[in-house]
Amino acid sequence: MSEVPPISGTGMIIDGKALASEVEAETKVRVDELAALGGRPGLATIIVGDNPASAMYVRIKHSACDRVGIRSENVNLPEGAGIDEILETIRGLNEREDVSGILLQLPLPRELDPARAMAAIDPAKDVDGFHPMNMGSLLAGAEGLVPCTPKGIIWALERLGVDLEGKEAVIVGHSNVVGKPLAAMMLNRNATVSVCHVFTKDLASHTRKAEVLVVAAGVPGLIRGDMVRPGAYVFDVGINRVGGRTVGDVQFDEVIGVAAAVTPVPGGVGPLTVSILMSQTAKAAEMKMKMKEG
Ligand SMILES: Nc1nc2c(c(=O)[nH]1)N[C@@H](CN(C=O)c1ccc(C(=O)N[C@@H](CCC(=O)O)C(=O)O)cc1)CN2
Repeated sequence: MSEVPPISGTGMIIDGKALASEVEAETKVRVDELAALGGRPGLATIIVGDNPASAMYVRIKHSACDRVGIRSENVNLPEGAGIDEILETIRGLNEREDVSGILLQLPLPRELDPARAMAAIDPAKDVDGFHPMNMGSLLAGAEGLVPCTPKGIIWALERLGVDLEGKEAVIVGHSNVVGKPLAAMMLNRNATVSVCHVFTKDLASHTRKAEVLVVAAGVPGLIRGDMVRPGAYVFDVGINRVGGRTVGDVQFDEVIGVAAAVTPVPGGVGPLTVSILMSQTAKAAEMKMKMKEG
């Protein structure tokens, strides 16, 4: 298992792969325990259409399942699949004893309503934490199954010894996948949270205040060095293809000289997200086993 060095001074690269290995190692122990009790976790993923990025992310998730001992399968629905076909697939997976987690890969083709599909997943199998019941619990301060990227960022902050209480946290991007649930998780830990988005005026005036800055805007290189507070912890959630390369939303070369620590792209938040998905799939299986035990 790789060790993550403690923070000292500025310019630390947060090694998402090393952190993910730690989460996976912890998860594997739990999965082995569940398997020994006859309840090996199973993850079912659903992809609709033929988005190559989605296919790649789902492949990455299945490889992680193999590493930690989670049984996994994928259902690939055709590009033209309607909402009824998706709902029927989800209902079938909801019923299955050997499926502890269900994940509908996003984005869906434009004409389909992701909220309707997410709401059909059994909340106890909702390993992405997007079901309205799980989102509601998160807002109310009870973190059961929660969205994986925000959870990965919180986990990394804890692992790095950063206490969010009283900290200025700024999130750029207000999506349901990252910005909104992360804001709730940070509020649950008593940070002062600002959420910026495409309509925010003078973005830099907000980002310069941030002791913890999370950028999930989908705009390559949006955050420049002069937009970052010295000593900040910066998490780059962006994954953008530019000229055949994968780059984030943060100008890494500039920000690394200002911040205490920055996640790279690739090799930062992405691997963490996947490792948390493994942990949540184990959690769903543990919850089910507890229910059975009464
Ligand atoms: N149902 C969901 N859909 C989507 C989610 C999600 O959490 N649940 N998040 C994103 C995509 N995503 C997970 O699905 C994801 C993105 C990136 C990575 C990753 O490991 N990326 C690598 C780089 C790979 C590359 O070169 O592009 C890295 O950052 O090192 C994993 C998962 C949208 N959809």
